[in-house]
Amino acid sequence: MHTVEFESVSKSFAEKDIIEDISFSVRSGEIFGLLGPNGAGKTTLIRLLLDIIRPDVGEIRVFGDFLSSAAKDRIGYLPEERGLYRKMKLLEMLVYLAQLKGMPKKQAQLNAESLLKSLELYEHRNKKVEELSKGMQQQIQFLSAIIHNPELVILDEPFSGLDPLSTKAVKARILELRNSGKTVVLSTHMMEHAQTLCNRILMLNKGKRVLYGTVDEIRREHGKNSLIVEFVEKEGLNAIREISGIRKITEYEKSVEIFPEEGVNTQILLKELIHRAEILCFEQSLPSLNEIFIETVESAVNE
Ligand SMILES: Nc1ncnc2c1ncn2[C@@H]1O[C@H](COP(=O)(O)OP(=O)(O)OP(=O)(O)O)[C@@H](O)[C@H]1O
Repeated sequence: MHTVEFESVSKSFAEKDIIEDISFSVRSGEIFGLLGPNGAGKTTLIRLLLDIIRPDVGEIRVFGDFLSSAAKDRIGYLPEERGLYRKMKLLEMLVYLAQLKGMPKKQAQLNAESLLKSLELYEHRNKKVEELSKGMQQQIQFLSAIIHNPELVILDEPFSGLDPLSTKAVKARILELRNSGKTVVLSTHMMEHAQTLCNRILMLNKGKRVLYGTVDEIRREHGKNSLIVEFVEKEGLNAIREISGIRKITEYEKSVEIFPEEGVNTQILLKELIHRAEILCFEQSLPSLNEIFIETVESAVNE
């Protein structure tokens, strides 16, 4: 089941193409990352998804249909430009926001209390928003997006302005959302968060789709496809020479990096090695999402 589907969507502003022929889908119950450098079009894509702006070309379906106003209540949105009711008290404001989205007051009250406790903000519940630190306001903004228990949660840069502890707490809540069956769309510059949180990602550059798929697939595809092996005994090295399909070997002090020939699977090489020598540890060398991001965006600049 797909919660969001974009089919060949394009959008331009003042005759400048901002989103170009973008297709992707977000599966129900996954955390989906929208990644890309500044100005790539991530926020524009989110605004299209939420029907704040309309595409010039293409089709967008949310919950399997065009987004109706009733369906909008099933969505929680943390916008990039933040805004809270600064004079309202925390608990009061969260209850009010949940009621606006159709949640009964009693349930809204229970939800708000439990969410405030989960981010250790409960003791501040009767403070006005403006009396809180910037980081706390950020967290409250996050809670405002999920207070009405939405099925689809859209978070535009949820970690900006958060210290490492608050980041960890918000990350844990995002994982809980997924574990309870919600769908999350997350736009972020922070690749290490995308790598640990997201099931699948779409990477945009200048409005175009440059990467799309599961984080694991993308990392494997961009890997050098090498295997780092440490043998129990140095003689283990001799085992490598008995195996075919190896293009290059680089010896380090304690380990060797083995580069297979084109089309040879590192897993097969590993099986062959295990038959011939005792292996202390091995590691398939994979690039981080951050390295892939930089490489992909830089190679597009040089094109
Ligand atoms: N309403 C608008 N009118 C004209 N241009 C716009 C409008 N909205 C966005 N743009 C342009 O579209 C491009 C993409 O902007 P967008 O905010 O979607 O990028 P982003 O990937 O979210 O960037 P960032 O990471 O910096 O927030 C930018 O060049 C921006 O100037």
